[in-house]
Amino acid sequence: MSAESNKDRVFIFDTTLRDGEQSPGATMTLEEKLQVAEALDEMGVDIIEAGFPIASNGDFEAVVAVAKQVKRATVTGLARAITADIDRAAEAVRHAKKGRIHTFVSTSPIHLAHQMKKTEDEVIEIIARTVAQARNLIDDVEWSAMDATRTPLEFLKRCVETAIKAGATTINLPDTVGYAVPDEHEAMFRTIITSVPGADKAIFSAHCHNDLGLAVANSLAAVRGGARQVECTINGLGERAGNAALEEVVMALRTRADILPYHTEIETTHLARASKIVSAAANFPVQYNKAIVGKNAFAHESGIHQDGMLKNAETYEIMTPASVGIKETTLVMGKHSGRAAFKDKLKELGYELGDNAFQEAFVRFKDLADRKKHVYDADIVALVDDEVGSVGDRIKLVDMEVVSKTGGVHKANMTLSIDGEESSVSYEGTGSVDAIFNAIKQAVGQQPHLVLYAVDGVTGGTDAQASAHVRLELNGRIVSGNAAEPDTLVASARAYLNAYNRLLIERGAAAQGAMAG
Ligand SMILES: CC(=O)SCCNC(=O)CCNC(=O)[C@H](O)C(C)(C)COP(=O)(O)OP(=O)(O)OC[C@H]1O[C@@H](n2cnc3c(N)ncnc32)[C@H](O)[C@@H]1OP(=O)(O)O
Ligand SMILES: CC(C)C(=O)C(=O)O
Ligand SMILES: [Mg+2]
Repeated sequence: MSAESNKDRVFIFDTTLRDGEQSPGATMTLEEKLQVAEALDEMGVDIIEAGFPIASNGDFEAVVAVAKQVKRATVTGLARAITADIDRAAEAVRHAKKGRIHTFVSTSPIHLAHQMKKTEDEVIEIIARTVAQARNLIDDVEWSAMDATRTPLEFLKRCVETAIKAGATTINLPDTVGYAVPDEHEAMFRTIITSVPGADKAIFSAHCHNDLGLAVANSLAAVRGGARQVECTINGLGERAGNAALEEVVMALRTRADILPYHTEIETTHLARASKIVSAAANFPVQYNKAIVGKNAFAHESGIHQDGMLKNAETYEIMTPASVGIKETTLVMGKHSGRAAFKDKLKELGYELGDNAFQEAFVRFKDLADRKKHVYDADIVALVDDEVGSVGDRIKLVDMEVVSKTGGVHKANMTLSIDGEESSVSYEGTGSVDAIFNAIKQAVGQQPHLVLYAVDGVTGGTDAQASAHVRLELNGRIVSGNAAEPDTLVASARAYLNAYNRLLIERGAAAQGAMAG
């Protein structure tokens, strides 16, 4: 790597196992932490913050185990500005090939007055003492100014200068409460980096929280202001509204290299897998529309977008799904889909329809999508099979109404089109389906024997299409009919008519005579 490109290298510090685990409910077992650490290490994360060793024996053991397992990354443990914390962190990270102590203290007036109950001078003394202690234990020491973004700049400069003099190799300026906005954040980094004596000896780091939804934007602004380490978590997990999402920071730097000319060493094709591992380990679902790794990040439902995608994926995607480890773009079939996507879906499902059949199938698909939340491939298969199977039908369902009362009457009022002429009929039965079948028989004037009647759900859920199957026998001839519809009774009527139509085709001229009668 050239000196020039090294200057523009952004180190990725992942704190999923520490700040991420501070998400309420996101606690991970040792096994799960090791799995996450392995994924992070394989992905090329530069520093893994594995925990807060003084917090509990479990946390200490986890940092030790991660330190022993990790092959490439630096492993760090968090420590307050307290001697015992720093000793405990050192004890844990010394098991790593490359270990770091990360120590922090509050610097903002509100924290000093209410949490730490310390004066500025006392904090300066604490920084000098604790950073020196850490540096005596290990060469790689990160110091963080908790609540840096609400700290007056002049005091922050004093703190940073003190930490660097005491031996800190990385200076982190966290936006602990997610208060910063990008321009101001960039300016804060630029001012500190250009004005603090000795700043060139340290790497500056951003650690942004998402309370205003600005964590990623602020992290990128910090990089523009001179930061060369970004602290982030997979899926944006973290305290309260979370930390900057690693996958978003990395992909923003990669995708907008034109205006953000910096690079990371992250193997981006691992991002989707890491997201799944963390989501499962922390038992924390990823929102569907989450950038980069959400279920919908590469899914398109609207016809205009789908049409564009089929012509050239760059029309609606700024990165390829493969670049983040997602197999492929999905064109979701729904009420906003158009003919281009429907045709493509039919091709994928192995159908080639003529123009008329295609138009009719498309109209039925739109109608189904209007009524059904999810249109699955199985729905489309059922719909097209039904459409293809009913081409040329002489008897068609125009309208039906079924009245059904517990312990009372079951009546079907039906309008059918028979050879293009509409005919209405009402008939009762022992149940709704019986009433429907009786009404059809009455309208058509034939009395086939019902050999089989069955209904299945095409997919799961109460809004699933019903797939109805009917087998009829007349004068020794047996025919079958199928139909799929969201309404079970309509599906049953159409399956019966489908079989009836086949009976008529097979019976040829004889049937025509019977119908006329
Ligand atoms: C912004 C961040 O994410 S900071 C990291 C937050 N993460 C965590 O707190 C998770 C792990 N924490 C824990 O397990 C516990 O809080 C422990 C073990 C660290 C401390 O537990 P306790 O000794 O019971 O203290 P408790 O949590 O009640 O209060 C925190 C104490 O640390 C002090 N403190 C907080 N930050 C620092 C610091 N950077 N340096 C020195 N002292 C600090 C507080 O002032 C308070 O001290 P006090 O008890 O004298 O008032
Ligand atoms: C401990 C520090 C780095 C932190 O998590 C924060 O300030 O948000
Ligand atoms: Mg934090």
